[in-house]
Amino acid sequence: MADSVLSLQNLDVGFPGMTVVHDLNLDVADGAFVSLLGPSGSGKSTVLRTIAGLLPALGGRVALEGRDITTFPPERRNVGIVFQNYALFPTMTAFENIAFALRVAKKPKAEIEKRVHEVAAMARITDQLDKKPASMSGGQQQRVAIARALVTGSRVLLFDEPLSNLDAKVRASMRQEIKRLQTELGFTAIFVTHDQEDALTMSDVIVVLNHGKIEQIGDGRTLYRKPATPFICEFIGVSNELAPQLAARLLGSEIKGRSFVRLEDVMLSATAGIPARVKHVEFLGAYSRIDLDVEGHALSAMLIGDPLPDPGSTVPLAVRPGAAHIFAEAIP
Ligand SMILES: Nc1ncnc2c1ncn2[C@@H]1O[C@H](COP(=O)(O)OP(=O)(O)OP(=O)(O)O)[C@@H](O)[C@H]1O
Repeated sequence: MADSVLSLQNLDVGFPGMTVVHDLNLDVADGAFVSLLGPSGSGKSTVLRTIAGLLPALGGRVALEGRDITTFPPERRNVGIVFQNYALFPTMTAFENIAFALRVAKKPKAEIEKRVHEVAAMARITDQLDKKPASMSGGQQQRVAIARALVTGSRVLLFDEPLSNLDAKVRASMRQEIKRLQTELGFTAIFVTHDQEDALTMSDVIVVLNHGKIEQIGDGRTLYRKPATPFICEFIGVSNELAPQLAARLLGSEIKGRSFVRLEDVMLSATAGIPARVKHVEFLGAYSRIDLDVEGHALSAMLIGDPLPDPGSTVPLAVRPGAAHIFAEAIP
């Protein structure tokens, strides 16, 4: 593991009289892609804005490359920010957008020219420098926003939900583009999102926040396969929560606590399955969602390919062995 470039130590973030996230500890390796993932209001943006210095920390420390920057103003922190919808200045050309922070810092003209051309070449937008944002594609605008964030020499880039207003297809290609630039240019990324696909597709590490607390930190596969809490199990992927009687029937023994089964782990042609009535079949192209009634309990399954069961028919249902996620906490 590379050395930690950014370190949050016992960090409390929030607003006067209101702590949003308490006692956050996180070490980010140099060159890592880290997502802060969580539902609306979980505190992701507040953490990001505190790292950027746009909000003062309420307690604890922020360290960048070993240096305590907790009380530094934003312009002295050497972190770049890519905002929601990129927030490019519409009346300025790409060149002027990228040069903005250097101009504010009153750098000499020749240095600004040189530096803007360097980062534009890295982001492969040299041919776009004279254009204004409105005449660039979304992908080109994103590259300008990343070049603007890198121009002052920042090696850590903070992304504040940059993809939030894009449709699914464009979003997928923008993700690939961000990931490609991050890998090629080697910067460290802290990416705020409420979208699990953003986090799963791009991140080395995902930090899941809920109600101001870290629920779990891990790579996408670990979060998906070994969720630490019921919240993670329901937030990442799609799961059925099994009622206690159904859990006992399907899992073969009485379960103390809460149990979940992912839709793809519900099998509908098991040799020794429990009869389940097919209520509804939803064809979604690559897969189909089947809603079932099992001894009075609702359960859903996901099937890839054909044949699909007919609504009203009865199918033998079982849970893939070992696939249930069981949490020994009280049922709410
Ligand atoms: N300026 C503010 N003053 C007081 N409270 C705020 C302020 N901005 C946000 N909050 C509160 O802080 C909490 C966390 O908000 P935050 O924006 O960090 O959440 P988030 O996880 O980024 O959500 P979203 O995805 O909706 O932006 C919320 O309860 C919110 O109401």
